Amino acid sequence: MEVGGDEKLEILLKWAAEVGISDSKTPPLESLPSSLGHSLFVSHFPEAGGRGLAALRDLRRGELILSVPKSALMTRETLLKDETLSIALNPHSSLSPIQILSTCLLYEMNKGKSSWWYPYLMNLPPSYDILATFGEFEKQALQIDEAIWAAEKATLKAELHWKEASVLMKQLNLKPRLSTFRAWLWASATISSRTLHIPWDEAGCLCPVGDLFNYAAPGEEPSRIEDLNCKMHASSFGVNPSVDGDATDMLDLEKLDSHSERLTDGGFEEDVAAYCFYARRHYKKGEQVLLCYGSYTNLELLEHYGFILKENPGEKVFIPLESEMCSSNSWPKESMYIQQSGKPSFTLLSALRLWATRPNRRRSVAHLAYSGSQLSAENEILVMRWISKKCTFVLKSLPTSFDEDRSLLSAIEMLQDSFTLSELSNVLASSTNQICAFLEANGLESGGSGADLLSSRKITQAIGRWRLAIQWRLSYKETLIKCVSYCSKVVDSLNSQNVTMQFSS
Ligand SMILES: C[S@@+](CC[C@H](N)C(=O)[O-])C[C@H]1O[C@@H](n2cnc3c(N)ncnc32)[C@H](O)[C@@H]1O
Repeated sequence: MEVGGDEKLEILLKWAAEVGISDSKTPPLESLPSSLGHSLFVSHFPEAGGRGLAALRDLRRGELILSVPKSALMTRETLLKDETLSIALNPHSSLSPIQILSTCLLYEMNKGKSSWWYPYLMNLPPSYDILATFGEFEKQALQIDEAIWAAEKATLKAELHWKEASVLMKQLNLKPRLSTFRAWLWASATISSRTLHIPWDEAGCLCPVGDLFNYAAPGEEPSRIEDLNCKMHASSFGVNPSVDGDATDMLDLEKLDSHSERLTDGGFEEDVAAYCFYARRHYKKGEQVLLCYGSYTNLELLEHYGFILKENPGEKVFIPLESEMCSSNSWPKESMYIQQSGKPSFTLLSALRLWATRPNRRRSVAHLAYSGSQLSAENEILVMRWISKKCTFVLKSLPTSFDEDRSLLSAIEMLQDSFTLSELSNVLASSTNQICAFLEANGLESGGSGADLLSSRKITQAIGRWRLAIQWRLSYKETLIKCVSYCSKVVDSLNSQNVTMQFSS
């Protein structure tokens, strides 16, 4: 008989206690069914990551809230204690550490109930929404070339890795359903979205219970130093460190060197041989306890974790730049972007200010541009107008507008929330072309059976991914719209200062 979700979780928590996973240095005080006893309990946060960990009591910043002994971590080293696996792997030295860990994970799944990690494995999500899992329709729904390309690359890479590992998987005699590309995508998504950094293996480790923490972007804590620390350690999920080239951050990182305070929210500690998690801020009883996995743009979050944040301090929107804009300065191209607030990054402004200066004058004003100063009102207006024009051009070149996307998103949300056939029929009756295109792409005409539509897990997943693609492009477009408005405010303000100066002189 199939074990229910709550029951599975109870089995996991019981097993966790047995193998020494603990949220306390003292014996458990309470015994809620989904409680770990002292600091945390498993709960559901529909708006912030789904299943996650909540504070069982008020937690103080810096407090140890969870420790997972090395012996409970799933690493290549622990998995390769299986002799059959270890021998089979010998002739496959060309496989990467992540390919090996993915194969080991599938091999462990293949053991079913006889796996030592079975209570953990049975609680892993059955599917993921990372970019590599997007079908053609969802990829195209991203609309922006950079994102479509990232999705295509992610799928191609996963496919290549799967093909390369398939000889080994065959040798291991995996069940047919665990040797498929779908199973490979599942394993690589598990690793991409749930592994923690460990110093001795670049593939990272899977950390039972510790991988139930959902994500908070850096910058949500009281201390700026914490943000940077979070970025530097990319401590947690995500052996995918995001390199940020912004000048302000570079300066801050230098300042950080003088701070000795240990501020990470998670890391492997050699002296206690355990992965330890600390509260990164104060939490009230019942609040979700979050972990910073590093700083990511929404596209990177989608690629590695399968979600995006409405408010993401790490968001970067790139617009096409002319080659001279990049060659007239020494900033890395990745640092020239628009922030989610609509403000151009420090380096984008600096680069464009130099570019908008006559070539023979650039040398003499370079020091001002590099320090982030405006060069002149005319120069600033030129820069703002150029950025605004570019953003408007990008927005107009996309197949749908921001408003259209917003309505479509509402329709999709209704589609997802349609529990009865008549509700669903209403949504389908008012379908936009895009909903029809979605139904067609998934082999379902709008006249088909609504019940079938919603009961199919495949379609539910496709709707979820399509919604993510639309949320991503909406967020992208919103940033460009905010940027146009930011630029026009700066231009208006400079023009009015100019007028005032003319009157007063
Ligand atoms: C390490 S797991 C966290 C636990 C996970 N929610 C679970 O049920 O197992 C990371 C995954 O949680 C989800 N997640 C984490 N933080 C999130 C957030 N702030 N918003 C939406 N989804 C989030 C994403 O699906 C991500 O890939």
